[in-house]
Amino acid sequence: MRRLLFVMNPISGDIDKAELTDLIQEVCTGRGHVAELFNTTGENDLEKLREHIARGDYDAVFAAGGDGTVNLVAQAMVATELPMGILPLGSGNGLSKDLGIPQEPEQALQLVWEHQIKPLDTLEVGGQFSTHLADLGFNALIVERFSAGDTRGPGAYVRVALQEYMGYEPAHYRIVTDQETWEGKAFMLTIANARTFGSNVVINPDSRMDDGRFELCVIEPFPATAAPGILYRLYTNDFDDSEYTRRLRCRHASIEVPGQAEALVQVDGEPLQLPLPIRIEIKPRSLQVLVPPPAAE
Ligand SMILES: Nc1ncnc2c1ncn2[C@@H]1O[C@H](COP(=O)(O)OP(=O)(O)OP(=O)(O)O)[C@@H](O)[C@H]1O
Repeated sequence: MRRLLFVMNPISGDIDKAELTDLIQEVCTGRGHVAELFNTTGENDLEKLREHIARGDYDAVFAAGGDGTVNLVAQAMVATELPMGILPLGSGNGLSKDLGIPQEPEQALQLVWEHQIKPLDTLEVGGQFSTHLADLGFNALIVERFSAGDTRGPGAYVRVALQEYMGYEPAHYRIVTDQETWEGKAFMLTIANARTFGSNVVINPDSRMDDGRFELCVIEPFPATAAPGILYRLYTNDFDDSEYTRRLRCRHASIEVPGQAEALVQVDGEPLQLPLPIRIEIKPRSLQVLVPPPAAE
């Protein structure tokens, strides 16, 4: 891996980007690599990045940013055979946590010379690219509230979640997969390629990101008295141990909300309005990622 591209989001995280850029250059040059930088602008980044990668003759491309930057870089890489590395700089960094990548950017930089390449499945959710987790319902609403305001951090999430929970009306969903049909009300419905949210909530325990399948994780409406128990299970890897949860494992699926033409969906941390029904397809092993070697995991 000689030529490396680092795709950096200048506005993500609290870290000093000039210092990090210097560190990347110093570390890469010292080890005989050539490091180039691509700064995102927030405008047409996918198109520009695809063209840049096609011209560049790179051996690997690193996403240096939050979940949105990881999604962008992954999307630009799926059609290539190039591996993607991650330097986590966002607030959640969901995919990098799921892959066991160190959360300190300086440590994650070791992936340049110490790594294994792992193939990952990716998803298409209503035509949107997703590597990690997407959902409809309560969490999508909170993510939208967050992106509309300037609140940040776990404390703010809990505050907003409590406010919204009071008047929240769960929608009725109809899910048809290649395996089964499920219909009913759901508090939230997560479309999961991965296991864990950036908040460390384990929504999809014991799942693999390279098995050609994904999971639909349903939390049904529950009385307020059941909330602490559900929350506890979400942090202790016990999603299935509740009478209000169920998971559907499948290769493709379609989600309808009877009587509704569109729905709010969060896809890898970005809130979007998507037309219904939402079709979900998996692209098995379509993305190569750099993860720590087995001994370092
Ligand atoms: N130069 C830029 N100026 C303004 N917005 C940008 C720029 N570059 C990227 N963006 C926007 O930043 C968002 C992605 O941010 P990213 O997820 O990387 O960081 P974050 O939001 O701080 O992290 P997290 O998602 O973990 O909270 C996208 O909406 C993208 O359009």
